[in-house]
Amino acid sequence: MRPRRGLDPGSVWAQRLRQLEQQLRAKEERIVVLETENAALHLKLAEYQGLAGRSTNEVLQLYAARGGQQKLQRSSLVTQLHRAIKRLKQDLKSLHSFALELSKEFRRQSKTCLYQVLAAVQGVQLQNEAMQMFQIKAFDLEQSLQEVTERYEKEKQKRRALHNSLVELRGNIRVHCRIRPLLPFDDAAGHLISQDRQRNFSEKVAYAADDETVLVKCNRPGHASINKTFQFERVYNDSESQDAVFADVAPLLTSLLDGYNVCIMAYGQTGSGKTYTMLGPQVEGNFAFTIEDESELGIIPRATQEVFRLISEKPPGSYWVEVSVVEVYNNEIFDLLAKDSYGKVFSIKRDVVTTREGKSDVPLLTHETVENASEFLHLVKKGLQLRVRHPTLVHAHSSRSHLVVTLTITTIVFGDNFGTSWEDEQASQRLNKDVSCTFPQKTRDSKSASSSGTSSPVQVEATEKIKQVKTRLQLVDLAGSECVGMSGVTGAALRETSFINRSLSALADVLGAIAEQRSHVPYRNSKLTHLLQDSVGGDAKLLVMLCISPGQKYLTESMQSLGFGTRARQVQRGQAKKKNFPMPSKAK
Ligand SMILES: Nc1ncnc2c1ncn2[C@@H]1O[C@H](COP(=O)(O)OP(=O)(O)OP(=O)(O)O)[C@@H](O)[C@H]1O
Repeated sequence: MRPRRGLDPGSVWAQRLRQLEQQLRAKEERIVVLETENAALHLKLAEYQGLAGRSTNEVLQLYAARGGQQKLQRSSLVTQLHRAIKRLKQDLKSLHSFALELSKEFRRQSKTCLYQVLAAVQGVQLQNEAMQMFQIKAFDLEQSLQEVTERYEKEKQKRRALHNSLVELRGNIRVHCRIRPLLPFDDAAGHLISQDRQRNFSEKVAYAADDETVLVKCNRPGHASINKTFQFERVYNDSESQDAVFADVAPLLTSLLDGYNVCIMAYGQTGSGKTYTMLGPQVEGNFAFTIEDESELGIIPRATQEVFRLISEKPPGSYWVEVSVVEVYNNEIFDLLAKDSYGKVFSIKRDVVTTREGKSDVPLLTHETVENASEFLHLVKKGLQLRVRHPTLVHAHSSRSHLVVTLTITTIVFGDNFGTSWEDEQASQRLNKDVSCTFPQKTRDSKSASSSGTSSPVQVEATEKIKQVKTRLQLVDLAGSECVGMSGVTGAALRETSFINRSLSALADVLGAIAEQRSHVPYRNSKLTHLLQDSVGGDAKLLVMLCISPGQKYLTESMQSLGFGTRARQVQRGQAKKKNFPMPSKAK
């Protein structure tokens, strides 16, 4: 350091020295303080070190104490574990022995099962062998059954043919029986029937046991149930179609063209299916007769079609067909094809008379000539619109009259070998009187046989012997017999019912008299029997189509109808008489 100008250098240096001395003293004091602090810190350090030493010992002691405790705990755990293990071992042991037992049992049972399975397998094998043997036997049996069935069918056909021949020879009335299905209205009961009887009403009690046997379960309240059987030429079950019914009727139509009179008559209680069988189903009380629904057509439309088919196979012009439609209502005969002066069809009363030859005849009855089945159906439909029908509790469209549709077939026969029946004679006389050598052209509204003509003119030599032979197909839909209580009719309908029942019992009386070969047959007791006299008692082939309602409700009426059919079968009228025809085909 250099002294500044004007100042004494010695004092500067002295000052400087003092300053330094002061600084030195301060430093020394500071050192002393620091040394003191240092000593104090040392002391504290020593103190803390002592403390740390003690703490370490304590920690060590604590560690040592904890280790002991843990040891203790571990040893008690070990003991517990030991115990548990011991128990487990015991359990294991018992499980093991149980498992051993089980496996032993299992093996024992498996063995038993195995034996059983083996036995079953052997059994099955034996059964299979037996089954195979049975199958072979069954096959053999089936074959023999088929052979027997075929033989049976052949024998049955032979028997039927023989039976038919016998029926022909004895002039028996053939009886076919049709059991209709149960229908919804069978559930409804007449109002006079007690409630507890209504329950079983719809139960079916009449069955076709086979195609010749009717089985009726007669379980009347308070009586033991009895099964009764009735045999007929043919029995139709409730599923048999109109086709099946007609198939058995068709051969009679061949007979018709071969020269036999034929009558097919439906008999049964109200609602049993007579009109359905004879005409077909009614739609709201009208007959459809539509050819589109041919499967439902009844015997009358089918028979007409068949007659015209058979005629179409004959020489043209040699046959012509007339139709008459009458109803017997309240014991009066009504002509349903009569026309008023305007040509409108209306019902007119006619009478039935017995001719000198003992035949029945309805004078002035309208006979319309028809050329085909459609014309015939058109006329019948018109006539049916006039037929009396009323609803009853049993049947909504019940016919209250007997309907008789007659087809008269006139055949022109040339030759010497003529028969001498009354109809033939009359026809012949008419022909010889009216036309000596030419048959007149058919007129549309020709009435009665006297004004009928051939469908085409036939020229014949005046010298040649000509004869008309008439055969008649009568198709009868009888009114239904009925129990007044069940049909619930009153007033005029009750009167109708009593006429219906009386005429049907007159029919039964007539059959009874013929069956017993009584000298007097009471044909004239009713207009119905008088009208049908020639068919029922004469030489016609007569088929009664018995119609049966299958329900319990109609049991009494069904039994009555079956009784009627059985009695009818017993009637022997002598062989049906055939009109003289030049070239007969085989009669059925
Ligand atoms: N075989 C059948 N299959 C189906 N329905 C049938 C059969 N027979 C009858 N019916 C039905 O039963 C009802 C009564 O039949 P239908 O009119 O022919 O009785 P009915 O004996 O002529 O009675 P009624 O004497 O009172 O005139 C009709 O509705 C008819 O369609």
